[in-house]
Amino acid sequence: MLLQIRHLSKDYLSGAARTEVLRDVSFDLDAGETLALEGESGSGKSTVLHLIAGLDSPTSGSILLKGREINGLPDQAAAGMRRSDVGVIFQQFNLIPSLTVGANIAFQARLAGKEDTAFVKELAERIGLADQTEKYPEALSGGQQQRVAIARTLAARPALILADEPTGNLDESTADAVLDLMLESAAGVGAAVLMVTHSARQAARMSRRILLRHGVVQPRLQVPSP
Ligand SMILES: Nc1ncnc2c1ncn2[C@@H]1O[C@H](COP(=O)(O)OP(=O)(O)OP(=O)(O)O)[C@@H](O)[C@H]1O
Repeated sequence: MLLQIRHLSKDYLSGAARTEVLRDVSFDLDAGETLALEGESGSGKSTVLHLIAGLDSPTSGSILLKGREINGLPDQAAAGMRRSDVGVIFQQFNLIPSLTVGANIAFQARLAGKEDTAFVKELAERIGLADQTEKYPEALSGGQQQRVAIARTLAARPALILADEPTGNLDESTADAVLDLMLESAAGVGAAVLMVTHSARQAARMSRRILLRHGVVQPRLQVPSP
């Protein structure tokens, strides 16, 4: 099992007030699987991703990556595991404006010590930007920038991609094309995808779906057959 989330809870304290954002969230994700995390605004979707990505720590519960607990590991050890196994794609593309498209694609792989020039070139081709690698991100459209962000994540060959509304800034047809690319490319490198989305249409493209309501995983309602 690639990822095991067990009894994850998260509270935020502000003065004397305590807000329970996640309560006893548990789910698994297998290698190469794709899972949509759905729910209304404020239901805790991004918080789940942030905890897995190590951007925040849970109040209780455990996060096992490849069978190893990463919550509670010394920061450096957990960061090392995440760097080699986890890639993140956000709604904001977060490209580095002073680096060319090619250097942006190579950036994360270099940080993870997995730089591979031939693979970067192959990814640039796969995202349809092979002839634009010397340009800077500002010269690209939003859809193209998100393609670069996807290629940058894939270049480090992560086992797990965490995607938070990755197509939220794009119009519907561009969003569909970018999602296709993300899923095809993830399958190409055998990466699993955990994607937060508001879009039921996009969620339907994933192999499994989980619904969060007020920080609690909901049992799926079965639609009766006609
Ligand atoms: N740092 C924080 N301090 C206090 N409360 C927070 C913090 N971060 C998130 N929250 C609260 O936690 C709840 C869940 O937020 P989260 O961003 O996970 O929801 P979401 O389902 O991803 O929403 P959206 O779809 O709008 O992005 C919200 O009520 C939010 O106000």
